[in-house]
Amino acid sequence: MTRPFREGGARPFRANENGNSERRAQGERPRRSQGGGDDRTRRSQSGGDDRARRSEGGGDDRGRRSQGGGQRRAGRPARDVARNAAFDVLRAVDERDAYANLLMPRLLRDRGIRGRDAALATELAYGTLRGLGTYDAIIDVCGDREPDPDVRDALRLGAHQLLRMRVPPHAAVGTTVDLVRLRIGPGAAKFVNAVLRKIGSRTLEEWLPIVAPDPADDPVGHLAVTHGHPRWIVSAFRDALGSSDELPALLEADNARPLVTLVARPGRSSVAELEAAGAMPGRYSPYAAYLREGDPGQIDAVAETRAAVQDEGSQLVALALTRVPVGNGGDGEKWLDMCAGPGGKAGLLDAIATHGDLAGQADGGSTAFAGGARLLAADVQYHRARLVWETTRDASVITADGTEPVWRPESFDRVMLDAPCTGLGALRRRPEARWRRDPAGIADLGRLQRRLLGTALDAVRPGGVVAYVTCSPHLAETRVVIGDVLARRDDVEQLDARLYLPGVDGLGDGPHVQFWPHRHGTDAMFLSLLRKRA
Ligand SMILES: C[S@@+](CC[C@H](N)C(=O)[O-])C[C@H]1O[C@@H](n2cnc3c(N)ncnc32)[C@H](O)[C@@H]1O
Repeated sequence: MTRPFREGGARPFRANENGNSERRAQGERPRRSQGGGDDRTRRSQSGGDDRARRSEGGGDDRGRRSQGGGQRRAGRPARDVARNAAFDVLRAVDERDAYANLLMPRLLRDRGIRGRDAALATELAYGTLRGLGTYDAIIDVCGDREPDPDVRDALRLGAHQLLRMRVPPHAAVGTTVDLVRLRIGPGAAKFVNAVLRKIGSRTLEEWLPIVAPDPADDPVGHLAVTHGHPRWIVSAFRDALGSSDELPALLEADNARPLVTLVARPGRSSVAELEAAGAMPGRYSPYAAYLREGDPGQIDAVAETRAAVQDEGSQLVALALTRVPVGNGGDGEKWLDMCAGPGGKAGLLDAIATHGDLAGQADGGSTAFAGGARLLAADVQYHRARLVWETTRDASVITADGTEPVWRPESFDRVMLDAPCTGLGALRRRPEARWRRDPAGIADLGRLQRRLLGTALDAVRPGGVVAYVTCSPHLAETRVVIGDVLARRDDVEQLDARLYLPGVDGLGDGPHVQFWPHRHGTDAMFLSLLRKRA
């Protein structure tokens, strides 16, 4: 992973005498640090032989001999399983583009780390990754040279403990220095000690005015640094919200750990069953339940794919598609989920197709689907199609490219197009994702989204409906795509999607809807419902 907020210049800026930093320009894109080459080839901080002492690969420590060759010698730091695990995750994210939320559970399991240590390791790694942009700005002010990537990761870890966790300063500094001495070397440990002491001399609230641009001059840059988001993403969120008023609340929500949300697939499980397993009913979706603690995989209904982990916004956009009246299409309805992998929405659509929208029927909803549809779920990637097959029961699942349809035109009553997108709406779930996304990719994605929407509209029969969904609020992936496709076709009308989400407010002025983490507690899902004219 590359570093955020770095512009050219060989040395970091230092705080000037007024306590204000000479700021780096806030870069639009994360970039590799100086030198253009591989950071790993540079010499370590100490200029000495620290690297020879460094543990190999940041991997699993089990089975390796301790520093003292069997017995820990006096004066040697003890291994701190939580901080070592967090450090390994940070290194893997940086060096191998690992996904923290996939790697951390595996690493905890492999090393037998449980309970409080597991919770601490997770908070250390995820919190550090989320706040990385803010911590880097502070580290740059406090250090007198560019740290090597592994040293920077250790500094970020220390900064997170000092500035955002309730770890006492002496413990935050001491444990991080111990970790660096063990994993990197004594020279780097000295440097880290000095920088962390400077960082710990102020609170986060005191640092922010020093390292962040003045909000009066640069409101977006200010929010980017104070809320740890790349500037281009803050701009994109402001454009999608239509003003800056809610930006701080949105960015704050993005930095908070989301509740685990479950879906009880109708006819296969129920919210009551999930409640009995410790969950509480969701706010909007009649199939949602929130799990405050515990491993969802331990719940029988989840293990048996009768229920699953699924964001409430994702549930609602799928449900909305099933609630649009499409007239009588003949015998049982035919549904298509065109980009189905890994199968979250397909799992819910599959259950409703077979058993009906049982909660909607129980509420007397006149458009609640009665059941008896057949679902075809497709994904261009075999391994993702396989995941769909594993999580659905009755659907037919194929590997297919939605831009080159293998199905007959106008053969479906309802089509779900959950388009490949930047995923900017789900940043709270993947702590490092915000620093990985690249605005340069949006144009290519936009072309694919337009092509897929075109084939989705071709696939639906007259009177049928297409749900265009993204897990991104970026206008270039949402309203602009819809506007362009509608401008080129006269056989499609946009429905007011809010009508199919009764009881959910704050969805915008329509006809599309936009969910927001700070308003709804969901991912920032976008939904447009498009009907093919009869
Ligand atoms: C946003 S994800 C879909 C998430 C899924 N609907 C769910 O709820 O779990 C987008 C999916 O589109 C697939 N995809 C990308 N290009 C595609 C194409 N040309 N045809 C079909 N699927 C495609 C990707 O492999 C990815 O699985």
